[in-house]
Amino acid sequence: MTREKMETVSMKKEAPLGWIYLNRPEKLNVINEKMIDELRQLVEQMEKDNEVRVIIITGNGKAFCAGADISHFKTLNPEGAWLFAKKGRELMDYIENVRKPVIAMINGYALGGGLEIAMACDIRIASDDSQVGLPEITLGIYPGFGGTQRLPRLVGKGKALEMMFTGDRIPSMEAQRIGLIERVVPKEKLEEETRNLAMKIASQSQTSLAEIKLLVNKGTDSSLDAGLNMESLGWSLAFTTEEAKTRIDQFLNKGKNKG
Ligand SMILES: CCCCC/C=C/C(=O)SCCNC(=O)CCNC(=O)[C@H](O)C(C)(C)COP(=O)(O)OP(=O)(O)OC[C@H]1O[C@@H](n2cnc3c(N)ncnc32)[C@H](O)[C@@H]1OP(=O)(O)O
Repeated sequence: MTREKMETVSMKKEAPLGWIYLNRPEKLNVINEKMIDELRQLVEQMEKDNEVRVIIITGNGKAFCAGADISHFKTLNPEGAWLFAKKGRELMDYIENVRKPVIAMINGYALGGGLEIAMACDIRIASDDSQVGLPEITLGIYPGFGGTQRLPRLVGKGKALEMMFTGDRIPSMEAQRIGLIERVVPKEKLEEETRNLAMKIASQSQTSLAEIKLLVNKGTDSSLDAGLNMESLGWSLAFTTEEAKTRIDQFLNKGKNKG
C-alpha cells in the first residue's frame, strides 16, 4: 500500500483501487485553487498507474466537500472568478473523461462545488446521513463548475431547476430516489460497500470499462443514431482484444473442466 499527502488532498494506493481524499477537514474540505491543482495531479497520476483500475474520491472527516471556499470569493474580481471557474470546470471535465471508472464516496455534505465533483464522477455512493445540494443561489451566485449542465442530465430539468432555484439541501435517500445518487448505505458500512463495488468493477475488462464510459458520456450528448454507430464501431474492436478472447474461451471451456 502506498500513501501520499499533499497540502489539500491525500491518496492511498491499495491496488487495484486508488483512493483520493479531499483533505481540509477543519473547513469541510472546501475547494481552493491549490485543491483543484492537487486533485487533478492525483487523478492524472492514478490514470497513468497500471495497477490502479478504479479511482475513488472521498472526503476526510465529516464531509465530502462543502463547496468552493467562500472566504476566497471576497478577493475575486470578475476575471479572477472566470479563471477560478474555468480551472474547476476543466478539472470536472478531466474526471469525467479519465479512462478509468471513478466513484464518488459521499461521506456527509456534498454541496456546491463538492456536489459538482461528485457529479463528474461515474457513480455516487453515499452514507445514509449525507446531504447534497447546490446552494450557490443563497450567496447570490450560481453553480460554476458544471452544475447547471450535469444536474439536469442526471435528474431531469424540473428537479434540477427546483434544487438550484431554492438552494435546498436534500438527504441522500431523496437524492437516490431522483437519480442523483446510485447507492445509499448505512454510514458505518460506507467504506466496505464502496470497496466491494469498486472491486467488482475492477475485476472487469479494463478496455470494456473505458469504452463503456466513453460511449455513455459521448453517446448521451449525441443523436441515438450517432451513438449506436459509435457503439458498433467500438464493439467490433473490443471483440478482437486478447482479454475478450480469453474470457470467452474461459466461459466456453468451463463445462469441460468439470469432473
Ligand atoms: C467562482 C466560481 C465558483 C464555482 C462554483 C462553486 C461554488 C460554491 O461551491 S459556493 C459554496 C457552496 N457551499 C455552501 O454554501 C455551503 C456553506 N457551508 C454551510 O452551509 C455549512 O458550513 C454546512 C451546512 C455545510 C455545515 O454546517 P456546520 O456543520 O454547522 O459546520 P460549520 O458551518 O461550522 O463549518 C465548519 C467550518 O467550515 C467552514 N466552511 C464550511 N463551508 C464553507 C465554504 N463553502 N467556504 C468556506 N468555509 C466553509 C465554516 O466557515 C467553518 O469554519 P470555522 O468557522 O473557521 O470553523
